[in-house]
Amino acid sequence: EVTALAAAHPAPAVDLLLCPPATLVERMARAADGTAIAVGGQDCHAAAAGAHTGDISAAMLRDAGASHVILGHSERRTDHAETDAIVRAKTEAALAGGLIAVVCVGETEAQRDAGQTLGVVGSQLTGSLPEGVTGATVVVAYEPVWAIGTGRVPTLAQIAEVHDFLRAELVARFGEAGQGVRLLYGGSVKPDNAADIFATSNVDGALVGGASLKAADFSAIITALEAAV
Ligand SMILES: O=C(CO)COP(=O)(O)O
Repeated sequence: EVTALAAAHPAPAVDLLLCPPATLVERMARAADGTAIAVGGQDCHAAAAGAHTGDISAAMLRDAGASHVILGHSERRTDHAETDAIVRAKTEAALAGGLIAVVCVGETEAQRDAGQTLGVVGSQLTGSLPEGVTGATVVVAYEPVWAIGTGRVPTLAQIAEVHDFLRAELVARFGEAGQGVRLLYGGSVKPDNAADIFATSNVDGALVGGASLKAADFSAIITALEAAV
């Protein structure tokens, strides 16, 4: 699939990143070597080194061929009780280890229903990002928890509201550097909704789950993004 994807997009107009489970990072990095596809992990430990059996450090990911790591995915926040402080510590470790961090934020359905969406993603953003963030080191992904793997997608107006808010928060805190931080939308992005999502205010790309598992679907989403930039 990696080879097929690389062959379909030999010179993409956008950045392509695949983040497989840890056991596949090295194999995927090998397959992607010499292509336009970058490879990342799905998590790393907050410590640069030490005795943490079962955990993976930023340096280990780098060593396996990764250039990026996803941090603070809602499943990590839920399954492993990762707080904003933990995500921030992991982000610091990733940056210190030479990885680009893809930091995720997003509200639950109950939080959205209670009108708390901007408050929740705002405090996640503030708490999860360290000082000195730039577009070269950090990418932010907005993933409403209720849209992940469900086939449900916020309205474009709802996506724009959150992305405009996140952009304003980034600029307020990091100044001009905050303009350069890419904002990805994630949650049930498919070939048939990708173009509309990519045309939405402050959406710079997507974090794709299910549709990334089929090269043809992922390829169509890449083509939609290329048409939007
Ligand atoms: O966050 C995501 C995967 O981890 C998004 O998943 P889906 O694209 O399948 O909704």
